[in-house]
Amino acid sequence: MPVSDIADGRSAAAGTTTALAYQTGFGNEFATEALPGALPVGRNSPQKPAYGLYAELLSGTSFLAPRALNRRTWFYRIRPSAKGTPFRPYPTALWRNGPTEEVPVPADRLRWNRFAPPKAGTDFVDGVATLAVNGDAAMQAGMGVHIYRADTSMADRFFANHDGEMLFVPQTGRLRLATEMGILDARPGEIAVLPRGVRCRVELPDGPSYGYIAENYGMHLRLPELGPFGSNGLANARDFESPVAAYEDRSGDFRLVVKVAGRLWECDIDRSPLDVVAWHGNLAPYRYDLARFNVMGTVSFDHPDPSIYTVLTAPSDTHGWANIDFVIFAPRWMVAEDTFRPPWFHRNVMSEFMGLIHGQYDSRAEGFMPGGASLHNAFGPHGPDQATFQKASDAALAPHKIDNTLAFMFETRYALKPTRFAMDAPELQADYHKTWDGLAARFTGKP
Ligand SMILES: O=C(O)Cc1cc(O)ccc1O
Ligand SMILES: [Fe+2]
Repeated sequence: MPVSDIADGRSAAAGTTTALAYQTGFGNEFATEALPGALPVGRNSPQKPAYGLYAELLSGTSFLAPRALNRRTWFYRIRPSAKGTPFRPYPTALWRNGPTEEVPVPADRLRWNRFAPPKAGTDFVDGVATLAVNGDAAMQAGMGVHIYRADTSMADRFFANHDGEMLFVPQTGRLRLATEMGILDARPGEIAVLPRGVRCRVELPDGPSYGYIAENYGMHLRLPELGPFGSNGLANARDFESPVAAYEDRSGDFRLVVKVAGRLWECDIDRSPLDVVAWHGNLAPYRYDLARFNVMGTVSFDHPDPSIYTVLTAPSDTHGWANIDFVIFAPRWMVAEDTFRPPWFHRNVMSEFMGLIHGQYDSRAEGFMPGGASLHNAFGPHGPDQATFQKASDAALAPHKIDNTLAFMFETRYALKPTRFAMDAPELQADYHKTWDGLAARFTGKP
């Protein structure tokens, strides 16, 4: 896609939207060129690449990672990324990184209202606020849980996160990620993933955007195994979309902000780093429409474990214990017989961060609002609130559709440490524990 189309794509507000083009498939070996013949044939690094482009390799895994896991992409770009100037510290504002323990990790279950809007003129970089962290980015384990609140597109600056892959979950407003690999959009109900280290500009074609981010310090997010489900189901590989090459040849006075070991750094850059004319490889940003998730569930009895709702998983070094599971609670039929249908009361060794995109989550009758959040750290007891418990205990068990709702969970094996921002926020609900207050003993002493 040449630069004129990019400009059209950006003028959505003016009503002249050019549909962005995508290539499909999760982790495919993509090949895309914005100018004919820009991609070398049969080799990666010819002596003189076409159009006078520079060849550059971006590794997403170690060189020796097994073939099935190996991720890398070859860029053919106008200027090599190596051309640059020294960095200076940039205020990290509300970004935090693992390991950080600003406040003692509370033993309490935590819940927040939707966070207040940013101050006017906030772009994505300045609009990120970390709610919780675990692990250690430098050790490539753990995650950051953030919200972002932005009302201004990035214009003359670019961003790259060297610490982690970023999973964007927009709740309000469209996000446009103009990246080195091309441009992709994510609306509420869709997600986007930006690989670690990829340079981008975050734009807001529909105005302010608010949402959640899982920053993954560990191994790449991937599709979960399907096990006995067989060869289809959950998130199907063909529904993931990656952008096509789209370059800008812009010289000027720009800034590049990078996140390195938890801190932001800024340097001057004399051109747009989005100058990749062609690329091939399997390391690429992607997006996915959560409405395409093929929800599985019981057709007999009992409430299954929520692992059946896993869209993407980032494993840790221990099989089965994810660094991050991204799980969604999407519209679905409930048909279980002789069953308490909502989630059970539970105490989970894994830590659960939840957010709500829209509607109402079936396990919480009150207080969990779109744009809000909850954190049930390891072993924090939780489950249906009193109103939900009562309703589900008395419900006639006809088939029932849970509809018009989309909640999600970042589930992680490592306890999440809330930040000072999260604990001092006026949005923190002081009386969350009271949602279970009315669950009195019902013991009768008789069967
Ligand atoms: O706590 C929650 O609401 C998330 C959740 C949902 C579910 O269906 C089973 C377990 C679980 O932790
Ligand atoms: Fe839970």
